[in-house]
Amino acid sequence: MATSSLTFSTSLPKFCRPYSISITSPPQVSVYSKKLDSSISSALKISRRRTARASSMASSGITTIDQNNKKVVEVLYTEEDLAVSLAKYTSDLSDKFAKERGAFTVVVSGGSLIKSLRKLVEAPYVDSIDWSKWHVFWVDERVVPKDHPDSNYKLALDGFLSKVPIPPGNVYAINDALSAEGAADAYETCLKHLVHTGVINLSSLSGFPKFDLMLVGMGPDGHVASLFPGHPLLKENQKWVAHITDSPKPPPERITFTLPVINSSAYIALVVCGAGKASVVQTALGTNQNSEVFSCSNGFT
Ligand SMILES: O=C(O)[C@H](O)[C@@H](O)[C@H](O)[C@H](O)COP(=O)(O)O
Repeated sequence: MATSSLTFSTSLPKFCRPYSISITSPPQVSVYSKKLDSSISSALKISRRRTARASSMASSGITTIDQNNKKVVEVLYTEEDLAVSLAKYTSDLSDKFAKERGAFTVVVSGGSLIKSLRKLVEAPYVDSIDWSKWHVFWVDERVVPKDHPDSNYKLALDGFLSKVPIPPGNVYAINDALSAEGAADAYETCLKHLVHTGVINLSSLSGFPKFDLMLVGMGPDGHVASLFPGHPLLKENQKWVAHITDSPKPPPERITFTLPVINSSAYIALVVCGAGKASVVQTALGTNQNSEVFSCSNGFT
């Protein structure tokens, strides 16, 4: 049976109907966008300025762009196509930021995203990307030792980071010797230091850090990072990094970027694959206005 992949890169509600039609089982969804904002009532809105390169991400599938050329939803038919598209998208942005500012700050999640990044460690990307410019962060992390099977750091290290020459000092794992609260505070302190030194930009609009690219997955319940549907943490608007000790998805103790930080990013790719996420994508795209149950719906603008 054919699979489909969705790539969203901008405001989505207007596109939801055609995409919901396109998503047959087992759908594979990937979303590329530029920002996630926090307007609680809106359906999943990925506001990302569309670049010329974004339009060419899909090797096969459907691409829809809004009239302002800012929002892109891409539907890809296989996970392989998604991985190819994601590699090109990421590589293009790497080139852009490396040239423009001499650094490329990339945030990753855990989950299936890491597998979908596999094309980056293959030709031509592995040899063409200037890995020395990369600085890697986690949008969320489980509070476990870094060599624990649940560690998002270990997942990324094994599947991606160990295969590319990113300077070890540019990989920002959490301090796994601390409590969840302590690790969140320490990570925020680290981010503030990197803003001070110019590695991470600061958004003049929001006052929150402005990462160059955020690569995030979405759970079948619509969560992004460790921001879960209905959880009070969705409303956090002061902290850059928060902790959670009652995560519905195990393990319960995690740290997570807050929505304002996610939404302040320059570019965001929301990468969603699998039949089990078809309905949440449909809701996030706006067909179901009762979207408050989804954290992605609460946060993406
Ligand atoms: O720490 C985590 O649990 C992950 O960062 C989590 O936010 C993940 O990205 C989503 O649950 C999607 O995961 P899948 O793509 O594996 O469904």
